[in-house]
Amino acid sequence: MALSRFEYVKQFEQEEKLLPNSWIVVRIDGKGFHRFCNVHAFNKPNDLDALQLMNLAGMTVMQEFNEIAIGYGQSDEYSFVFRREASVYQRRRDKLVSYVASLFTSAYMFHWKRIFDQRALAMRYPPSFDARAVLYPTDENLRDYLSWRQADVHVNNLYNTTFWNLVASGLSNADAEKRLQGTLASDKNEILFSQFGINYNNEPVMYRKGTILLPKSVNADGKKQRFIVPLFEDLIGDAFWTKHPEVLDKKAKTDTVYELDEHKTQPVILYQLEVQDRRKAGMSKTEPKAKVLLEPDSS
Ligand SMILES: Nc1nc2c(ncn2[C@@H]2O[C@H](COP(=O)(O)OP(=O)(O)OP(=O)(O)O)[C@@H](O)[C@H]2O)c(=O)[nH]1
Ligand SMILES: [Mg+2]
Ligand SMILES: [Mg+2]
Repeated sequence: MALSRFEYVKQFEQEEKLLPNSWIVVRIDGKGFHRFCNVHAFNKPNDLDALQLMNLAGMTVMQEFNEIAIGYGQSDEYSFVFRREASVYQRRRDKLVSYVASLFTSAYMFHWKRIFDQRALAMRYPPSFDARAVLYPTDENLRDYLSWRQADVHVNNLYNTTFWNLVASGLSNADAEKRLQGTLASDKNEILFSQFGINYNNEPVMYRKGTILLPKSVNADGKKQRFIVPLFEDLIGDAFWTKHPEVLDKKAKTDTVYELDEHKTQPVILYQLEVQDRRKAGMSKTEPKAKVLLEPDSS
């Protein structure tokens, strides 16, 4: 049968291209994660393993696209910032957004077991993530976007930390909520300090600031290699942008070489897991670490 009779339907497909020369932020967010976290009994308000799993999934996305300048994750969301000049899929919106969401989701499933094995925590139902692409025309817009997300985690985490401490001290959820109604940040800091002896600034930095992912040079196995490195820093102030100029300007020089064991547990966790897996499988330590390297080494 002639194909041409049906081929006209192809014209119904609309292809939206993302505006050239603007930053593309693809943000994924867990669907109904309030419920998902409850069903899986994640620790409240922060579950270290669950957040690590988000970070691993984020790293997997970063490894797949070399045009991502920076990744930023907190709670059940991750933002991936594609460079202004990124030509990924000729900037086709549907293709990019759906691929990032599906890769993130499958990576979340893929890494689940290795993270939650020691807790014997089985996945009870499949998680899903939505995704959107937002364009930011100026560097300032982009910085403000990332600042907005980091301010968001600060506000939520301060509230949640105070709320769950009140509940742990015997208040009902409703009473804790009432107690916090209309309070300012300073009031919450004060409650934490005077009632629970907690200095909020000493709470784990990943909970307070979220996780930044950047491609960096790392000393590993006696040579410099490219890794996706998790950083826990303030990105609202100028210091971050001076310290990591390559985020906004691809050509900017950065000679900082990170050490593999600089941050014992967080970073490059995937690398360590890969090494463990290879040992278990009786493979040599020099097997290519393709999962972790931006440019898989050829050894
Ligand atoms: N216990 C626990 N819950 C978490 C953690 N991180 C995120 N969450 C939950 O995930 C929710 C994320 O918020 P939202 O994305 O606004 O809400 P959602 O339920 O995912 O709903 P939609 O995104 O609209 O589908 C939080 O409100 C928490 O309930 C965690 O580390 N521990
Ligand atoms: Mg969500
Ligand atoms: Mg969310």
